[in-house]
Amino acid sequence: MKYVSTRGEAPTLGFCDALMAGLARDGGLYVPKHWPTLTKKEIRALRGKSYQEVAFAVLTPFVDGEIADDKFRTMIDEAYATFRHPAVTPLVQTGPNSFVLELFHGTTLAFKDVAMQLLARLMDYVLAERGERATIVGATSGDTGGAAIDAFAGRDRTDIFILFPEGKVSPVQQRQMTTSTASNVHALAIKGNFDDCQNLVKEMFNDTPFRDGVALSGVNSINWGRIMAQVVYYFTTAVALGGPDRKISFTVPTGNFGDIFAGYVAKKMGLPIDRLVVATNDNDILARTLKTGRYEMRAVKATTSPSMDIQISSNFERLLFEAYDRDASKVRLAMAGLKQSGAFEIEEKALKAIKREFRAGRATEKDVAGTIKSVLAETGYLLDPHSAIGVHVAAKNEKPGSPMVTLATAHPAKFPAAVKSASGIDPALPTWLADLMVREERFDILEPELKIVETFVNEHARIRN
Ligand SMILES: Cc1ncc(COP(=O)(O)O)c(C=O)c1O
Ligand SMILES: N[C@@H](CCOP(=O)(O)O)C(=O)O
Repeated sequence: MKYVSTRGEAPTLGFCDALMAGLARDGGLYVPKHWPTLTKKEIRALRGKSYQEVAFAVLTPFVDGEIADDKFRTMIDEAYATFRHPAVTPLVQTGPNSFVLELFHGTTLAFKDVAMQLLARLMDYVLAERGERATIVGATSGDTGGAAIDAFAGRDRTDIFILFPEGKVSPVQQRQMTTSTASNVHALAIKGNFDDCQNLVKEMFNDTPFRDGVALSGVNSINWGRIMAQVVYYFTTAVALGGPDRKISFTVPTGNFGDIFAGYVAKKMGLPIDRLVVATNDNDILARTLKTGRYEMRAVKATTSPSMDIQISSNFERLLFEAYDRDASKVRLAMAGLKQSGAFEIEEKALKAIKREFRAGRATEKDVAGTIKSVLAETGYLLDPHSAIGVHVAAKNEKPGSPMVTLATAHPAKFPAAVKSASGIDPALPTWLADLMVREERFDILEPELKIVETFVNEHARIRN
């Protein structure tokens, strides 16, 4: 399996190189050259298998023999042994045809752990094989950062630098990033918003001397390895609900478009998915784009679902590439428009292709609080604000007789203030995080300027080529 850039001007790479590259050298995102497929018979054979077994079956075509099967199996087993639920991502029924897929049983209580625990092991393995080290940078609106720090802490082949927007993440999220005692971890509070952090990360990748000088790698969902690992739970869920002999719909709380793009990949691989529904908060750029065909940035609004306070939705580029039948020149044009004027138009044919695959809806702050309250009253189930967005939008997109699964992307205890205000319940952190709020914090505050961040990374990274 080879990987190509969405902008068509970077070298085509194999799995391990695409994994270590993070962002392609032309600023694009890597995607597989073709989608591997599983037959209905092969999908049916996944029924009753463990999460780990399904992961191996679904992910092997992407790795394509670049890592020996036994080594890859061990990585999968170790990654998912960190989860506190035997099913890894359990499914909870909340209505006759409504389900919540709990993706928050990992160490940092968000869906990011699912991919990050595997990604860290894959990267470590590749670096060890090659006798190399890497400098990892990541931007976070709250959850990616904690998950990445947890997964990479103490690994001596990597130094990790996580950029988070100062004052714009929840106190629990902040402490998951700032209380690590590992010397290879650097939490950086950036005076800006998530989009500023993400732009800085992309600019570091586009600065070739810097990129090569510190052997830069990335762990955001711009890295194909992140998307790939998230494809697995669409398969485990669908087969648990009667797939592939029945179509399942999914609603996904969406920000950077990584999680829902993984659903699209599952569909491309042959999983019968009915509706794929994008659920946004007040930062509804994706819902507006699907309606109007114009991707147009607006000022970011702070909401009770801070992890989704995003305007530049990185993985939408992967979808554009698909919708334009993989014509990279059209993607380059759109991305140049975005850079220049903060907007681009999607051609009619491509928009139609996108609308055939996706629906979208938005939840206001009032909807979020109302959903947390009503779901608790009706079912006894406590949602976090991000998952509540999904449940609110899912309800408007359900089809009678057809299962609708909402991805529950975070544990309510990560956002106690919003959850308490909506439900009256103060959700407790699990025992392993019980002392989180009294642990000592360690982080640096930086201006959102490329040179300042690069200087910091250069001074602290233990690699210099
Ligand atoms: C809790 C939570 N829900 C949803 C999202 C959105 O996921 P994606 O960026 O993959 O669209 C994020 C962050 O991205 C998140 O942290
Ligand atoms: N919501 C994310 C934003 C970054 O998304 P990623 O999936 O591209 O890493 C976060 O919590 O940091």
